[in-house]
Amino acid sequence: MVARVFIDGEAGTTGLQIRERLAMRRDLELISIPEESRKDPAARAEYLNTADVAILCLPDAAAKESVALIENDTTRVIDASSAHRVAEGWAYGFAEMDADQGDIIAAAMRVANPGCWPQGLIAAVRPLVAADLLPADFPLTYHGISGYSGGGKSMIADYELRGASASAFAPYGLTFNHKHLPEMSEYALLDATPLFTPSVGNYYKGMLTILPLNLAGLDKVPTGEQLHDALADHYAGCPDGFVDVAPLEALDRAEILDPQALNDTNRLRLHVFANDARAQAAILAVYDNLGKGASGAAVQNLNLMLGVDQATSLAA
Ligand SMILES: NC(=O)C1=CN([C@@H]2O[C@H](COP(=O)(O)OP(=O)(O)OC[C@H]3O[C@@H](n4cnc5c(N)ncnc54)[C@H](OP(=O)(O)O)[C@@H]3O)[C@@H](O)[C@H]2O)C=CC1
Ligand SMILES: CC(=O)N[C@@H](CCC(=O)OP(=O)(O)O)C(=O)O
Repeated sequence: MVARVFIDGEAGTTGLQIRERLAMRRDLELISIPEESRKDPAARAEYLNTADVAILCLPDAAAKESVALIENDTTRVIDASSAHRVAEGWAYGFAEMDADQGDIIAAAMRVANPGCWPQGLIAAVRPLVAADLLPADFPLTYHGISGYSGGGKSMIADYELRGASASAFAPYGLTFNHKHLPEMSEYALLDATPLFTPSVGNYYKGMLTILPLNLAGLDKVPTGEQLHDALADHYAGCPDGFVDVAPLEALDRAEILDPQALNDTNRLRLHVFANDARAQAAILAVYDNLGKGASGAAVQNLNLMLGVDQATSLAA
């Protein structure tokens, strides 16, 4: 059966990328709404109710509206927005988070695609909390840089207008109320809210996140090797290899860690650095905010839901 896929918001940054990733697929029929009706709820309702899978690439309010417009019990949904990531009845679309998460996504009618920033944190922290190497109330700080496409069409237009005069490094979220915090705590298995300081760089896409770990106060201080091996073991069990862990290395200057290194892929790579004598470590993640951070993950989830081998998809 050829599955009918509707991308609601296909003219946006994430929607366009998903379209490109699916363009060569012969196992899918992409149904596309005419440009003049793409914001008309009645027209969207028709497409949403005709689709086997609807992928929502919209602001949160419009994504909620799309879900409300679905009147049948057959259209399955992947929502790229943050509207449903901690909502009841939605599967969280980070397949590598647990051994059975891929099966949960495969069986779900409603899948919330994970946020770009949360993935770097959840990928690093969840397996460590699950393995009792970090306590759930650990006071985490989390930092990182993202390309400006993370802010969608309006931020892209703003950076492209300012060109080289835009700040190379612009911290934001400094009221510590970023919309991703509930999702981070919930799926990283944390009782405490991380202190999160994101930033935007003057380049299009690609992320590098940093999770510094000051381990000295813990009853049982894990070594760098223990942290590394717990993560490596966890991700070795993931079937498609989209998340991997670099070898434990001693690097004084991690200039090889380019935020853009995994652009145009659906991959996320973790790097563990540690100084055991100081009981200090840091876990870094590199990935494409529009790849594993959004469109790549959406295609991965679509493949899981349709039972399609990931290797046949361009997203791999
Ligand atoms: N960019 C990224 O790196 C990531 C984005 N996301 C999430 O994906 C979603 C889309 O983000 P992104 O692609 O960056 O955003 P964009 O602003 O680039 O695109 C959003 C699209 O939605 C359209 N739109 C807005 N309101 C409506 C409506 N009522 N009905 C139909 N279409 C509408 C916009 O129209 P118009 O073209 O007229 O503006 C635009 O084309 C967001 O929820 C975001 O949080 C998730 C992870 C990463
Ligand atoms: C650089 C930048 O502005 N990034 C956005 C996150 C990207 C995004 O909207 O993704 P989610 O769907 O995961 O929210 C932000 O921090 O709000």
